[in-house]
Amino acid sequence: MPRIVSARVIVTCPGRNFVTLRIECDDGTTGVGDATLNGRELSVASYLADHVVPLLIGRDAHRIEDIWQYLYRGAYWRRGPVTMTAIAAVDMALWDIKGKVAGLPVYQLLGGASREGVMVYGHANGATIDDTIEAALDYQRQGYKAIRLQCGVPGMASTYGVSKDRYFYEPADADLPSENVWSTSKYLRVVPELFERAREALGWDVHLLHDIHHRLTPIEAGRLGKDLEPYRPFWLEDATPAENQEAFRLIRQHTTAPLAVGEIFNSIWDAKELIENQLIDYIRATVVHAGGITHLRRIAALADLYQVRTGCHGATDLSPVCMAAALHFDLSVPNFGIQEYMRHTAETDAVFPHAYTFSDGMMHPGDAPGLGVDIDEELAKGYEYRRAYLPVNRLEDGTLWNW
Ligand SMILES: O=C(O)C(=O)C[C@H](O)[C@H](O)CO
Ligand SMILES: [Mg+2]
Repeated sequence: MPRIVSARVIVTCPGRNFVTLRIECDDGTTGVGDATLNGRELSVASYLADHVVPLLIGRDAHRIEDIWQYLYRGAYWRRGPVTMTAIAAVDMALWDIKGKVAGLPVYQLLGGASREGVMVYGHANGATIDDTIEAALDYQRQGYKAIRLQCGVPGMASTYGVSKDRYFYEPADADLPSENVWSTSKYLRVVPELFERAREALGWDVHLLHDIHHRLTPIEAGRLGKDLEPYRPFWLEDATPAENQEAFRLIRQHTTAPLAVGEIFNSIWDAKELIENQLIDYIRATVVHAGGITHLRRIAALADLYQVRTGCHGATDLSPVCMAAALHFDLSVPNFGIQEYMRHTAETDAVFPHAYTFSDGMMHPGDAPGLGVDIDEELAKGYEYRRAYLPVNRLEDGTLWNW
């Protein structure tokens, strides 16, 4: 059995910050885990280096569940994004090791492939509806079967999801948080037009998604859902903040638009009521922020009982290590729905060589033993950490709002 002899945290910034854990065993096997928490990266790096690494040394790397429980229950202070991201990094690295020792890709250890490939959605965004449609047509030409649409709101300088670059969306863009302005009434006017125009241009054979990014009240979300129903959205994401899970009942009462939520969830408890009451259709919790493959499987198993499907978060702040882990999970989990895929830059891809592939709108984790991803530590050293915050959002009168 492989014993853990060392573990180290690698912080690097190949275009954006990433925190990675590498665990090494006495038989020479190593495993990697993503520990990136956008805008709060160093807190997880410290949690791991100062509080978790000493607990790992000497342990049997095969005992993934026991180590998970040890770190979760043993901390006493349960849950929370920092703790759960740190545990996720350990969990991913241990699955990577188990796969390498077995000589199998991780999805085989999770029960094998439940499908031929993983349907992903790409991000079409633009300052105007025309620009967004043009970007969406481009994704369609590349074979994407599902496309998220976000466009600028007339009269507002910046809008969530609309980047300067068509392909690389990077919200954590400043040394101190940028300030965005938000108007719900202006936004609610533009989105139905975007979807109407998108259906005219793209047809009906492509799934269309939209991210509200926690900005509406439940009744406003209900209204938007109704307005979008004729265009058959695949989902509306993060319609309203989900701390109050009951809020989703109000949205449900008013629209049949499918609802997705959970990219900021870090445990099954964040999603329990939403799932058990069938208030959502897709759960967006992902490997890195929700306690790793071990805990995400538990969330998915609960969701499966209630016909809620998975739709893992996959923005660029989730490193290729998380992307690989997500794809192994997606390929194997029975109630898979869709996977978000925001391409990383060439710099990032070079630091994290990986086996996963994209073809015709579908991804596959590859068949390399373990997760099939690594970090080139020499290359990583060349990219020093740069503090980068996510923006904040204010209403037009200056009131702080949800970003
Ligand atoms: O990808 C999405 O759906 C997002 O909402 C992206 C988030 O804003 C981003 O990952 C925050 O770090
Ligand atoms: Mg989102």
